[in-house]
Amino acid sequence: MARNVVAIEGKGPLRGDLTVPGDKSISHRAVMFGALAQSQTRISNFLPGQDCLSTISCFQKLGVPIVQPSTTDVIVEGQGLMGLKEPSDLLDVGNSGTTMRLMAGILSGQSFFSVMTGDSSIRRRPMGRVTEPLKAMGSTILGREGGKKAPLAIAGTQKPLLALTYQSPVASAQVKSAILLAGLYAEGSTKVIEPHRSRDHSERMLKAFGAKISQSEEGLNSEIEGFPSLIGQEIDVPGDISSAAFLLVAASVIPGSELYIRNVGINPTRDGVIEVLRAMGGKIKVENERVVAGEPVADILVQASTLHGTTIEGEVIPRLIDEIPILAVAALFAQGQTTIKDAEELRVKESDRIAVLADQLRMMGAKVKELPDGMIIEGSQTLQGAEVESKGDHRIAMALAVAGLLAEGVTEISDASAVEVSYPGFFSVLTDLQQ
Ligand SMILES: O=C(O)C1=C[C@@H](OP(=O)(O)O)[C@@H](O)[C@H](O)C1
Ligand SMILES: C=C(OP(=O)(O)O)C(=O)O
Repeated sequence: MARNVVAIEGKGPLRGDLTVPGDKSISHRAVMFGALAQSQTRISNFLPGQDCLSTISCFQKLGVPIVQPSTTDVIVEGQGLMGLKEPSDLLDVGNSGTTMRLMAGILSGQSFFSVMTGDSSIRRRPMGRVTEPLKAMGSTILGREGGKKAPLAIAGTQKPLLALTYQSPVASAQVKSAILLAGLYAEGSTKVIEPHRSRDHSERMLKAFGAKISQSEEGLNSEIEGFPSLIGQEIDVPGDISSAAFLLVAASVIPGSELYIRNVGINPTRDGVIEVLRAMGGKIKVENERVVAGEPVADILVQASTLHGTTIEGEVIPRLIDEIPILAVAALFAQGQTTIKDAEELRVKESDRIAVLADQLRMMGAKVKELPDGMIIEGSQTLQGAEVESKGDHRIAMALAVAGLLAEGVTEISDASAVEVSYPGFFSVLTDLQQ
């Protein structure tokens, strides 16, 4: 990724009526499940971020015709569950953990050999959490550190996989989805049990495609039957609440701001950021709730308000895991202290988000104490513009940009193009909203 630098300076309130790009998790899944279906899938409001483009390119290498009539419209010609072809080269997932982990499940059920790799961040991230249960289902996977790190080589098998009941030690939709997708290629039913509820987009979408899949009422158990016929769908992807979160926080903390963000996904397994901002005193109205392609969607009005510190811990963590960097920034401008706990997963994302955030925010003068599983943040802080680094992590780049809007002077963020992973054009959006 280019070492480009973006300069941020606060110029007053954010005002506007806008939409955010399509949901990243849903965009990935629409391409993957579309590829495995027996007919065509048409996707609108697809996220043209680098991660989802990596998913498209991997499935093209697996012989799936995929075209993009526009950046946000995608047509996938499904090849059926057994219709993927052996790729003649490496499958490069770029920076995308979701692509690598979900594809590990799909590739485990194929009859051919494949190798996945990605950028330096993805090659540091833990893959044993998917390769171990997939091996228990009969997959042969080799990788660095005994199969725990990418590149991952998957041998393929002529036999159905073995159905598995797996008690996952982490609440992770990527782990859950990898196993459920391998379960498509197993005889009988495959079940995943989680310690806390993780996002359920795979379950909702696989059901719409015709898979036999069920979830227990509290959302902790998901179960799928092997070898269904999947039927192509039309999927209108909702706006990404994880992208909206940066604007929800910026508008909450910059005095005089008011934003109306339309068409945002508010799936209850993803809406922790709204819950926490409201608990901190945020003024957030959720309007026009509706269901689009099996996902709850709404329009959101956010107005500036005085926030106060809070504790973020326990079951809400997986429901706002990607929003913690920006919630940490909200905490800097809230009255009193904020504690974030139970979030050790942040250490194995695109960067070690706890260490990187604490270091970079301190460069701006913030008082942040690192904990093994979170951080303690002092509120009511005056930040100074500084030279900070995203470390190639899109969510860190965007969180630092919002902090920069409230700092005195100019904040220069290096490796700023990382935002293209999940929110193409993010910096122009911020500039436009300040006019
Ligand atoms: O399934 C998904 O689409 C995702 C699940 C989460 O990761 P984990 O499953 O590792 O918690 C999240 O952090 C990631 O951005 C997307
Ligand atoms: C963790 C993230 O994504 P992934 O795991 O797909 O790389 C993220 O988008 O914040």
